[in-house]
Amino acid sequence: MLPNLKIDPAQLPERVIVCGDPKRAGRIASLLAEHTLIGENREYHSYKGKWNGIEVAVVSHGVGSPGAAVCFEELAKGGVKTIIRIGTAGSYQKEIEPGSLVISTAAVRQDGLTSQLVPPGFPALADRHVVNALVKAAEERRTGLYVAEGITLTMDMFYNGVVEFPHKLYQKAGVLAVEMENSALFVISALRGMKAGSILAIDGYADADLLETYDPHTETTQKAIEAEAKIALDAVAAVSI
Ligand SMILES: O=P(O)(O)O[C@H]1O[C@H](CO)[C@@H](O)[C@H]1O
Ligand SMILES: O=c1cc[nH]c(=O)[nH]1
Repeated sequence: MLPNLKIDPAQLPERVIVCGDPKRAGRIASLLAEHTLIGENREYHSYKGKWNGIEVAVVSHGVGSPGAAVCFEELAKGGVKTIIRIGTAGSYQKEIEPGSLVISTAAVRQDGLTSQLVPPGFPALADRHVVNALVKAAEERRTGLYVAEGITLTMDMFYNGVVEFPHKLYQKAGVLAVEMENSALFVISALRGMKAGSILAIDGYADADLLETYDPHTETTQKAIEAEAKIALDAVAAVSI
């Protein structure tokens, strides 16, 4: 039994979708044929079922890299080979408006967790086969949503403190969007031999004061989340493992 996920590894498919919110995991699982709950502990709610005839699990990882890392490590220990995170993110670029989708090719490691796992220069990269599968699935679904592909940033802080975060520098450097778990996913997947990728629904602007502006419950964001879930399911089922 995986101790934090409380999943019997024999029940765990090799292909997994992960997302932060346990309720969102339940909603995505309800899209699968023959879906069943395979584990429920803390923020980790896990389901399995079939998408296009292929066995897939959907597992929630909670908010932030440390808790999500526990999830990713246990999925690797349970024999998972391919893992795609679907999430929400704040945009850094004007043309990437709320309701857009971002496919992450790599993550800036502005989290605290990965520096306790690997040296500073170690990259946090998505697997190119998973990125290609996500791009292809997004094209084929013709959602009409704006889809961007590139570098995202992972950080631990959600609401501002008194330290000024260098948002402007990262914007200038062309980073597309900000979220809180991709770097942990990409580094742990590299260490444990999993192929990982991530697609994000934009819910606002990351350099704004989130205490004033943050609202992930708009119809625009919910539509993007629904689209990214189907794109990620197509991709995770299609990629060769
Ligand atoms: O939509 P999810 O997967 O939860 O991701 C984003 O939303 C959470 C913050 O509200 C953080 O976990 C961030 O990474
Ligand atoms: O981490 C996150 C998630 C959504 N929106 C943001 O601005 N940041």
